[in-house]
Amino acid sequence: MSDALQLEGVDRRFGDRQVLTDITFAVGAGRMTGFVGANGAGKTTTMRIILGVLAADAGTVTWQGAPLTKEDRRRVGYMPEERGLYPKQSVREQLIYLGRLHGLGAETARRNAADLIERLGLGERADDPLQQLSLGNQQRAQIAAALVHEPVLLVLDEPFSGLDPLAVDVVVGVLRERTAAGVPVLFSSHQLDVVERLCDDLVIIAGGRIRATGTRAELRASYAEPRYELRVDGDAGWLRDHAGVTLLDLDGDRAVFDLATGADDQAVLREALARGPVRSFGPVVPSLAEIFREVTR
Ligand SMILES: Nc1ncnc2c1ncn2[C@@H]1O[C@H](COP(=O)(O)OP(=O)(O)OP(=O)(O)O)[C@@H](O)[C@H]1O
Repeated sequence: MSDALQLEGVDRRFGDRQVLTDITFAVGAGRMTGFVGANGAGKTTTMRIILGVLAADAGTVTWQGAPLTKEDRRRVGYMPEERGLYPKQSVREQLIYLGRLHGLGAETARRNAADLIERLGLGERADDPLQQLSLGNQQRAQIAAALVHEPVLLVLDEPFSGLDPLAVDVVVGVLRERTAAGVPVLFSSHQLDVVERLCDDLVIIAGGRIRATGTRAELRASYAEPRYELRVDGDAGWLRDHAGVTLLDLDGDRAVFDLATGADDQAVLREALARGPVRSFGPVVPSLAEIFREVTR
């Protein structure tokens, strides 16, 4: 993976409060990277430092191996936590204006604005003042604003908050077009189910420190114990007495359990079959929510 954006040893304090400590992670070209953490973990502060809105006390932010310059930052698509569009102006006018501000020609700005309006399903409302749009549509407009100038890097603070599942899919479709073209996307979220579905890579932050980074599969492999799920006809309570089994969850005919190292999962299956029909048996993949709980504990 070629790392397009790299943070190395970034620290930041507010007064005597250390808010970020040794923040180090990378966002690869064409990777959708979810930046996950609880409220106050330090996501917004980190993103502001990437954008240069806020200075780091220590550490570096590099883009393609060189310190991120003011000129590079003009080519970043940023969706700030404090959404930045004018309530009284129409979506289309603002998108064209922002495109022009970032150096696009008039025709390109108009075309990009029209494309995004269409792709994000804002067609019918594009010429209404932003404040007359529903909150979900305002959010789509904010996303369009981050994309209109053909950014080479996207940094999005909670882009999916307030969107219904259908709108999430629409926005993801648009972002996926950008990652397919090699654009790295860093987005923050505390909606773990959304992150789990969408991102290629994950960066987990808690208390201003990075707790884990990697692909979804890597995190699953390194942070969660292997466990099994068994579904049978009848009661699975007998598992309690099976050698090497630690029962984690039993709900009548469904059980989730850990197996001691060296214990034979097929022996469990054989015993289950000897007792009656087995409906399903296999390792269960831990959810991101479980991993998140584990690494931020
Ligand atoms: N300008 C500031 N002055 C003082 N403290 C601040 C400032 N900005 C952020 N903080 C503190 O830094 C910590 C990290 O905040 P930050 O907004 O980066 O977290 P976050 O992960 O984005 O949280 P959320 O999901 O709630 O937006 C918090 O404790 C916050 O109160």
